[in-house]
Amino acid sequence: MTTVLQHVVRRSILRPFAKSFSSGSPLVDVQVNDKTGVAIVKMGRAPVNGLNTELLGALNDTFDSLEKNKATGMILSSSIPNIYSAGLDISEMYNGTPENLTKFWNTLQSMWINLYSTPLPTVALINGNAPAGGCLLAMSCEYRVMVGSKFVIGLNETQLGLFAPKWFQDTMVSIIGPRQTELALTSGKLFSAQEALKIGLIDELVASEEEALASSDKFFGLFKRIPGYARGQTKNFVRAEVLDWLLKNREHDTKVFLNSIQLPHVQKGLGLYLQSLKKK
Ligand SMILES: CC/C=C\C/C=C\C/C=C\CC/C=C/CC(=O)SCCNC(=O)CCNC(=O)[C@H](O)C(C)(C)COP(=O)(O)OP(=O)(O)OC[C@H]1O[C@@H](n2cnc3c(N)ncnc32)[C@H](O)[C@@H]1OP(=O)(O)O
Repeated sequence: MTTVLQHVVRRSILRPFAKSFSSGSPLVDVQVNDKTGVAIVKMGRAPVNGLNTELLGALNDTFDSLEKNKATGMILSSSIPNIYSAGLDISEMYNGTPENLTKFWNTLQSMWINLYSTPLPTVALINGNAPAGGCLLAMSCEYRVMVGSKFVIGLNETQLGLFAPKWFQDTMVSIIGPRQTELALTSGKLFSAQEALKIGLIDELVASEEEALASSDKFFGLFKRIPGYARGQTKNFVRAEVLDWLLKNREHDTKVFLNSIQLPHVQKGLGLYLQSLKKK
């Protein structure tokens, strides 16, 4: 079922790229530069861009529409100060019915497949904390620019008594390699901006959003003279192994998620974690 918000997002980004515009959606704001065709997609689900089914669906629709409308590139960012995304919305995973959990997980899978495999050049403009699913979003883009040195990024799932699914892990391996991924994931490490830069989890650390946009322009500029098809196919080949695993194992992955997340001790842990976040 299409929600009103998703409809607004879809309708807005179907408008021609004559002008930059905002979708007016509180969840996903899209502005397309009419000169370059680059879209800035900003997540805006208060308070922390928790990735619930609705936001994941809105992102998925946005990625689809940008491709259909021949955007030339995408910058994925946030409109919430100091927050990129707090990752998966824990309330969706706590006490969810099997039907809702399945829908949530399948929407996450679809969004990731779309983002990871888009032929568009993609930049994550990380203007806030990016734990867990927030880190996944950033890692799925081709280039990562963090704004300001006070934020953290990483897959901290083990700290919550969870584990990062294989495709989350493989995405990180493809960026920082198996050794560093194992060290980071087994300890649930959240990297400071400096640490992330040193290890290659982010590509640039800049002081302002203006600088980050300039870095993004420079990145997109790399492809000015490269035929889109050649670029897209190359990206496909480089990403094929990580992507193919999920494409071939979606049902299995969903079962693993459902079985693990519904374990009584996992649910208890999630409940306590949610409480601890609310008590802060
Ligand atoms: C044996 C193994 C068993 C099981 C394995 C099970 C499954 C395996 C398969 C899948 C694994 C599932 C994968 C999960 C990936 C994830 O993404 S999990 C989410 C992890 N995220 C985090 O740990 C981040 C938690 N949040 C924070 O650290 C901070 O909130 C943050 C730094 C982002 C922002 O800080 P701040 O600005 O100070 O805000 P607050 O902390 O005050 O938060 C404001 C309100 O937002 C609520 N909130 C925060 N994060 C979340 C969240 N992820 N989901 C839902 N709600 C969140 C917080 O409670 C506050 O709510 P309030 O306003 O008080 O009501």
